[in-house]
Amino acid sequence: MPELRASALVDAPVAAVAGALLDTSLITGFGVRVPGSLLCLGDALVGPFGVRLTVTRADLSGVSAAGDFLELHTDLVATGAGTMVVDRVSWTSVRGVVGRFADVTVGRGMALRVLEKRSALLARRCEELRAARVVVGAAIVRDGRLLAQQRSYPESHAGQWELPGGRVEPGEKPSDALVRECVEELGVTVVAGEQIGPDVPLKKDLVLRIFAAELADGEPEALEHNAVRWLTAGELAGVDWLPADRVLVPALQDLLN
Ligand SMILES: Nc1nc2c([nH]c(=O)n2[C@H]2C[C@H](O)[C@@H](COP(=O)(O)OP(=O)(O)OP(=O)(O)O)O2)c(=O)[nH]1
Repeated sequence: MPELRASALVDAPVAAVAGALLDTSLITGFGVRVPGSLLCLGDALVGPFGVRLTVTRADLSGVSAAGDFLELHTDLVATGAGTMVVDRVSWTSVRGVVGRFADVTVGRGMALRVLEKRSALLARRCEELRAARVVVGAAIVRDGRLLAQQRSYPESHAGQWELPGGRVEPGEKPSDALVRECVEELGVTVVAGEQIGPDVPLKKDLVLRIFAAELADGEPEALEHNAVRWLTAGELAGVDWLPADRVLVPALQDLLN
C-alpha cells in the first residue's frame, strides 16, 4: 500500500489542535460530504468519485478515517514548541506498471496538494480558536456515573442533554466559571480537575472545554433545566446529546471506565 507522510508544527496545545481537526469545514472544501459540522466517531464520509470512509478515531491523539481503498490518519504529538501534526495517507493502487505510474504522477501529487491545503486551513482555524471565548462544562462523576442535565431552551435544543456549565466571563478563570455555573444551575459546589477531551469548536469564535469535577457539597437539582440524570458508561452513547457533547462521548466513557 503506497503511503505518503507530511508533518507540520502548529503553535497551539494538543487539545486545541485536536478540536480544530474536528471542524468539518477543514474537509468540505475538497468535495467531501459529511453528516454534521463536527467529525464524530463512526461518521460516514463520502469523498470525490464516491470514495466512502468511516471515522475510526476522533480524540486527543488525532483523527483517522478508513475505507476499502484509502486510509487517512492525522496523529498529534505534544512538543515543547507546540503540537506536531503528522498526516499519513495510504491507498490501494491498481496493479502493474500503469498503476505505479498513476501512483507517482497522480496519486502522490494529489494527496500532497490536499494535505498542504488542509494543513494551512488547520493552522488558520487554530489561530481563530486561540482567540475564541470558552464555554466550560463539568464532567461530574459519582459512583461511576456522569451527571447530565436536560435543556429546556431554545426550542431547537429543548429536551437534549448537556453537561453543567456555561460561558467564561471576561477576566474569569475557567475553573472559577465552572464552580459558579454549578452553583447557579445545580445548587452544588464542585472542585474542578483536569481537562477531558479536545476543545470542541461551537462557533467560529466559541469552544466547549470540559473538565472533570468532583462534588464537594450539596445534592444536584435542576434549578435552570428540565432534569438531571446520572449516566453509566454504557448509557452515554444512547443519550440525545447536544452535537458538541456527542463528540466527547468516547472521552467521557474513558473517564468513567
Ligand atoms: N453548559 C453547556 N453548554 C453547552 C454544552 N454543549 C454545548 O454545545 N453548549 C453550548 C450551549 C450554549 O450555546 C453555550 C453555552 O452558553 P451559555 O452558558 O451562555 O448558555 P445559554 O444556554 O444561555 O446559551 P446561548 O443562549 O448563549 O446560546 O454552549 C454543554 O455541555 N454544557
